[in-house]
Amino acid sequence: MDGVRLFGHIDVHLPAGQWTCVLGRSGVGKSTLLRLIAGLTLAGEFDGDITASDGIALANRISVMAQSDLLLPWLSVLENTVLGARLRGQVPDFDRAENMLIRVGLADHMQKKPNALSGGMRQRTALARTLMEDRPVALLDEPFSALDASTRADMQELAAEVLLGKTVLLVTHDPAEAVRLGHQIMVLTPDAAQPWLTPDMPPIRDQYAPTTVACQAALLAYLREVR
Ligand SMILES: Nc1ncnc2c1ncn2[C@@H]1O[C@H](COP(=O)(O)OP(=O)(O)OP(=O)(O)O)[C@@H](O)[C@H]1O
Repeated sequence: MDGVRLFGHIDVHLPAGQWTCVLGRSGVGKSTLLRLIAGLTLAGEFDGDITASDGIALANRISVMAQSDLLLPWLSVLENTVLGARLRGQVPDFDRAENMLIRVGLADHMQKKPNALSGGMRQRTALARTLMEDRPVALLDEPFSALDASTRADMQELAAEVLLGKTVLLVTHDPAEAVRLGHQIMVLTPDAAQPWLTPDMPPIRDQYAPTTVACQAALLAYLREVR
């Protein structure tokens, strides 16, 4: 990237139908990794392969929620939520979109334009738009970062429910979120994508269970250590 090597040889496997949570210090390349998998344009060069275990191309099988919400300012919340279908020339499913907006707590804001929303409301609109896409692979870049703690917990549960059985890559800065949601956790460093052992119980994990708390604490300590 700009003549600087971002990371060396890394090997990342996303198990089908499971959530993989990726953490790592700011600027290490988490969003870049997500963009690579999504097939989005990069500022730099990439030398490697991105393949699916079924051998079928990933294009058109991925939904992406970027760090910036990418809401179109001239469309309402509802219209933004059905944007994917519109762009594909399909008839939007407004009933499902309205139901999704109710689920993300925006029942009273569907006709508003994005500039009339708070940051957290914009992020929930983008989440609703992503969850509308019924794709086998979902790539989520800090999708809950602007939310208060209780809304965040609700949205994590909604995403886990709607994306059940999908292959999910979640980029997050929050060890508690990773331990709550991840079947697999990876810590990205310039040299490796380091697997981090998750508690035995499956996600969504009880945040207050002693094994979950211990895993979060150890992960946070490790994140503070690695460079
Ligand atoms: N468009 C760009 N042009 C040049 N360099 C870029 C560009 N986008 C990202 N970079 C650089 O690539 C590196 C990795 O960026 P990336 O956004 O992938 O990191 P990140 O781990 O997701 O960070 P954060 O946790 O802060 O979101 C950074 O050093 C950044 O400066």
